[in-house]
Amino acid sequence: MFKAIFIHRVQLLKLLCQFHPHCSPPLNKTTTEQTKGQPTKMLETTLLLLVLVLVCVLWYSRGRHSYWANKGIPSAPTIPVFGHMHQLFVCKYPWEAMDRAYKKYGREGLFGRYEMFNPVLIVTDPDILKQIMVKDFDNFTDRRKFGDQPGSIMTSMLSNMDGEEWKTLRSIMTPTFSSGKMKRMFGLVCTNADSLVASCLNDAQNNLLVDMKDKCGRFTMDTIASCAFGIEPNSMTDEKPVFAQKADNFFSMSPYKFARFIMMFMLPKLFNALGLKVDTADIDFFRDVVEKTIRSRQQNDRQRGDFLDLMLNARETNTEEKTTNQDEKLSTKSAKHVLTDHTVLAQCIMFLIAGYDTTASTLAFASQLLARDVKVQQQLREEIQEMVKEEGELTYQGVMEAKLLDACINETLRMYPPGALGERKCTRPYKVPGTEVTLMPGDLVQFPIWSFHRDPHHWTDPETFKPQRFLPDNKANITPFTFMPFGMGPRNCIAMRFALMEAKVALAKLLLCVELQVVPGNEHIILDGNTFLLRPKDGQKIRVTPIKQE
Ligand code: HEM
Repeated sequence: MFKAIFIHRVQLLKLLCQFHPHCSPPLNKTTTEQTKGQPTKMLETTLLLLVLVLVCVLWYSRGRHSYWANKGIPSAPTIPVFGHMHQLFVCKYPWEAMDRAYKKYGREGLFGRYEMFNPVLIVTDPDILKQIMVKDFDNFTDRRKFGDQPGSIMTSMLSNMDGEEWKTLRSIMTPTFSSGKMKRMFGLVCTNADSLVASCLNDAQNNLLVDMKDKCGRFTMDTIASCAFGIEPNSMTDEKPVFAQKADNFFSMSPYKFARFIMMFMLPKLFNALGLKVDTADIDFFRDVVEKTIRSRQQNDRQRGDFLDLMLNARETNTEEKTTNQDEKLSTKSAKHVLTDHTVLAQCIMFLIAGYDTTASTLAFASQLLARDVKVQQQLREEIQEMVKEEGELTYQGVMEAKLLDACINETLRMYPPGALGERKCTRPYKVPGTEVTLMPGDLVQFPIWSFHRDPHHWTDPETFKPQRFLPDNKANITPFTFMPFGMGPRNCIAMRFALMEAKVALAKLLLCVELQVVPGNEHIILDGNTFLLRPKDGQKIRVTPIKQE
């Protein structure tokens, strides 16, 4: 093969020389005759070149795709270059190929996959997962960047940050959802949930089916906007709720957007080389909104104690630290992690977007599951009615302590976890416990949330909605690290408590006022296959009927 490469290189050199002004011989009769045979020669050389490139790529691909076999880790057969990535285009859902591999190799504890040439380790042993996500977290603080364009909003979001920078920002943002702050937000969440119920009742009066994904999307947008920024988008009453629509656009994927997304995620260098931008027009919309809100907050000088205040105050502290330190003897940590206007902006936009889809889908799935299970729906209603009877109204404590309500939301998240797959990036050499595998910095580790949640080895009858598995008496039967809709460890979902409170309040308020019913022909939950997030395809239509108040 090397001989072939060498011969080919000589021919290529000759070909190039013919086009180079200093190498080309003067054009005379003899050379004109000589060039007559050149097109065939050129074609031959081009073909040779192509064959050569192909051979090299196949050779390289074969080497890369033996990475796991060389370490004794099983892996499904690959196809050259693509590894397992072609499956994304042939499977109905992006997580389906992973799930098939999980069913085949899941019991091994670890298996390998290839994203083109990139090896990825899939962890299916809950004990190893615990080790990676919690005990040895310092070796896995990062995840892959979702778009890597310095200066862009997407790249500056907390979810995309690495190492120390992530740690500092996360600790600044964490108090947003402290118990005290959550209690203060409870009233706002209730007000927005009342609007959700009123809107559903209005549809019921007009004999309309209710698209729960659309309704709950409006609710979650209004809730996060009012709780975190004091903005009131009024999505529930607006015919064209622009905030919710922009956020929905961000998550809805045409085949083109899906392909673009995959390139941004898996081939960021190519994505950047093609001049594509990670920040879409929807991001620009939110940028304008947040910039205006920050300006107005600064002009009015009024504190609400919300997420925006938290970010602005943290920035002030950092700026002061920076300017008062004349001799530049700032600790590298604080100097490196100064919150800029741009970073603040990026976190605000992230909250508006992240706060929208996941909770809205959860509520839409829960409504459909409860509409199908009339018995559980009635039991849940009775639990909430009892609570209201005792306390006089829906209270923060009551909602957070309601056992069946908690179980129903958890079971919904088990069956339909909005994030189907989790990921960490290795940051220091790491020997996987109990194996001979050593991961190197940059290696990716994934945990298949969807597959864990549907594994009959961990859950009896996993395809059936059985909230009782999450009731206190049964919780001990759940194997740790097999249920993780919000991820796990120090880098789990920062807003988990808020999202749960929001979903519980909305569901409780709905069940107090309406009965959820399945629409004939719409019994099944159809998932959108064009996105990595689990969301109902074309909304989730149900019928609601007002409950006669005693
Ligand atoms: C039912 C609702 C939600 C679900 C199921 C969910 C799920 C997740 C998951 C699986 C992760 C990755 C965790 C990991 O890698 O271990 C995550 C991260 C994150 N979520 Fe959520 N989420 C929800 C709601 C929200 C809301 C309402 C917000 C914001 C208001 C939010 C903001 C974030 C952020 C900022 C991160 C990145 C955290 C970091 O990298 O430090 N999420 N979420």
